[in-house]
Amino acid sequence: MDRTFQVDLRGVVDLLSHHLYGSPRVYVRELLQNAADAITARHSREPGRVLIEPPEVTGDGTLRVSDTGIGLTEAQVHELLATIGRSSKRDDLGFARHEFLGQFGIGLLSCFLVADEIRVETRAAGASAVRWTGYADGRYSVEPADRAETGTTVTLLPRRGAEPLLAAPTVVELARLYGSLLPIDVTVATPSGPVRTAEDRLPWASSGPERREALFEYARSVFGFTPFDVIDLSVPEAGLTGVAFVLPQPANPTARAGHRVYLKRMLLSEGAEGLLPDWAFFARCVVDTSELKPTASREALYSDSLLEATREALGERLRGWLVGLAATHPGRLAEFLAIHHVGVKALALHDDEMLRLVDAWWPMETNVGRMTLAEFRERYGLVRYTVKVEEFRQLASVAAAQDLPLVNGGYVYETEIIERLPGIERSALIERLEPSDLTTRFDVLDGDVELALRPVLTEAQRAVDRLGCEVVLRAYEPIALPALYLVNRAAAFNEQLRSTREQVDEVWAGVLDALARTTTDDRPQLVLNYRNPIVRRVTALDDPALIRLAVEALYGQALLLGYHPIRPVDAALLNSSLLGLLNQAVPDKDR
Ligand SMILES: Nc1ncnc2c1ncn2[C@@H]1O[C@H](COP(=O)(O)OP(=O)(O)OP(=O)(O)O)[C@@H](O)[C@H]1O
Repeated sequence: MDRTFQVDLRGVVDLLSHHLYGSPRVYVRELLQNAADAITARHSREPGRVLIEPPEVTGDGTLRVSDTGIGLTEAQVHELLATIGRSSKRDDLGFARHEFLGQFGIGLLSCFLVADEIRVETRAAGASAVRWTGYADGRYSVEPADRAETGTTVTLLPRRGAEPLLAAPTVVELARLYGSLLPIDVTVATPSGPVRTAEDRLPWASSGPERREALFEYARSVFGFTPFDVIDLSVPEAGLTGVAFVLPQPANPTARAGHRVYLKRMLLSEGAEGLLPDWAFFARCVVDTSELKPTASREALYSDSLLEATREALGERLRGWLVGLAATHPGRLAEFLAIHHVGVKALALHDDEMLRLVDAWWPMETNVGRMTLAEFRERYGLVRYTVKVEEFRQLASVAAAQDLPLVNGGYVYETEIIERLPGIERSALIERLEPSDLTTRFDVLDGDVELALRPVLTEAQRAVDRLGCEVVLRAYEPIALPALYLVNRAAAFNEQLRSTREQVDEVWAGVLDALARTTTDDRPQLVLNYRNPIVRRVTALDDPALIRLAVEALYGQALLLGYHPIRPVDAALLNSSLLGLLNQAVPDKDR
């Protein structure tokens, strides 16, 4: 035997309020939407009107929404209002009809979020007026009504506690929020007079010299910022028009910025996601679309292939804007990059066009002044770079003194960008700087001099031996620099292995030892500068204790100057060498 489902309306209302709709405030949207659809369905030459009268105006505690729409016959009332999920806005195959906002057949139920009782008084042209009264517990009744004009009036009897949601100020706010772009006349009657809440024109539909400033003003009112620029958007397949506002301040690329989306001119969401590709974090959009679909809660865009195609088209548009800026307003592009470079660089990791843009327009830090990578290549050919900011700080001036132009690749994504360059520009030569390569540029001392200094060097080596470092004597610029501490990559790796080895258990230590056996035994170098007067004086010393003290101090100073990490053993040495030198420098009067 076939039976029909029984629906417990209270359960359904609970489901809607707690799980579908984000807030009971949506009731205003659903009422406006039904009124707008009814006006559309009437196809009247007269402009449609919606009048909202809150309890302050009706005087009997109810809220009334009247429209000059198509109205309903008694048969339709039974069919449409009393069946959950039934809608007049779908075609025979169940597809949403193009011209209407509604489609699910549940909108009116949202009124039960704020009301115990809903009355619909309606009259279709040529039919008699009826009154449908629905209660939150699932009962309803239908009776003849007294109404002359075609159209519908929905009356809500507030649920206890929901009164503030129906009060005039809230209703004005909500009618503005959801319906400000509706192409119909929406008026809220308030004790201080009627308030028109619909603008009747899309803010971006205007033209003329004031358009840009007007859109900036609009951005201030909806997003609270004065945009860097405004970009017109249009995706005909999605029936979408609108604008993207470029943020005037850096945005966190991982924080999803929501967009303001109108669906057939009714607000869908103030924070819609998925409209732009993730990389386009620097823009926030306001759009109106007729073809993209809402989720049932009508608070987000439904994710389908049309949304995906729209996202791609909008991404293309923003990319085009950026590339166009580079071609026509390079100064503006520079300003844009100064704000959003981190995001653009992130984008350049996967996108060749963005990579070209960064290459040509983003000034990088180098030891010959700030310049773009393209400029650097043009001047010096090879892009030699460091991967860490500290490494750059350490070596920039020494490298400059050896006529080695050097790019700081230490800032976020910059090394990856440099390393991707040869992928788009075959002729681009890049080379990561190996600190120890610098020593090959330093002058080696004469054999005789070197031989004569051998005892001093042996003493010096003894001073820093336990620190795992090798002393080398070379002559180099700048003269003012007495010593340089250079760690090449293999040495840095060994050092890391060693410190990890000390902190792990035996099993892991064994693994690390095995790994250590496969690496070269490169050690960091302390390169003393024979051109430096102090180093000259140190090498002329006879007293082994004093030589050691001086070399220890030079070691400490080179560490500090090079932004190297200071281990406890280094700190102890810095301390003892400083005190030792003080002891030598300050005469002891008692002796
Ligand atoms: N003001 C109105 N004038 C004329 N008909 C209306 C009005 N309000 C509701 N209806 C009728 O009642 C039906 C059900 O309305 P309801 O708001 O529940 O769903 P819907 O608008 O069809 O879809 P959605 O759930 O997407 O809002 C509508 O399809 C429409 O035919």
